[in-house]
Amino acid sequence: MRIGHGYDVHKLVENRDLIIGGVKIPHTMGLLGHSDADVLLHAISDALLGACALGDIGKHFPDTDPKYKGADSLMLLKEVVKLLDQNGYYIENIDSTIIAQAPKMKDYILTMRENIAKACNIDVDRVSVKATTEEHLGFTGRKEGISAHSVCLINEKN
Ligand SMILES: Nc1ccn([C@@H]2O[C@H](COP(=O)(O)O)[C@@H](O)[C@H]2O)c(=O)n1
Ligand SMILES: C[C@@]1(CO)OP(=O)(O)OP(=O)(O)OC[C@H]1O
Repeated sequence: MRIGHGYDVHKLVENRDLIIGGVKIPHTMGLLGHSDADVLLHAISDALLGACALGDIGKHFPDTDPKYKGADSLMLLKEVVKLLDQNGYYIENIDSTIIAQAPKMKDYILTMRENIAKACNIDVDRVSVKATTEEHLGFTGRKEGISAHSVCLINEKN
């Protein structure tokens, strides 16, 4: 059994969609990035890659590659899951936390978990997504950006 950790941050800007956990969330601002900037899926992808010491998403999907401009991060996560499978691992569970002063995530959490579970080929009860504000402190508290943490456990097949 191996453990992995991932962390990501994206800046909140105007005229961008806010996509978190594969869900388009109605909001006045969205996250800036080369891809769709899905901060939660990036943290989860990094946790999974970290668990098998395969580097990070920047290594596998460089932000200098036009191929990934506007990329759907659910597709990137599916690629990461394929890599895990090719390296002889399966996912036991994923836990994660979104840090956002606004908007409220609670109405979207179940759909995020379902999207992640589907991309990872695991049951939804093996995927946890939580959210917290940062009590108006720091860059997340000032609504300048949104961050996410994720941990996962993976296991060897056989
Ligand atoms: N963006 C967020 C932040 C929080 N929540 C939910 O509200 C609860 C209370 O948040 P605090 O930061 O005040 O502890 C939290 O436990 C979440 O259930 C949310 O949905 N979206
Ligand atoms: C996901 C990638 C893929 O283009 O782009 P961004 O959306 O900028 O995301 P980031 O978390 O900064 O890093 C990984 C990138 O390579």
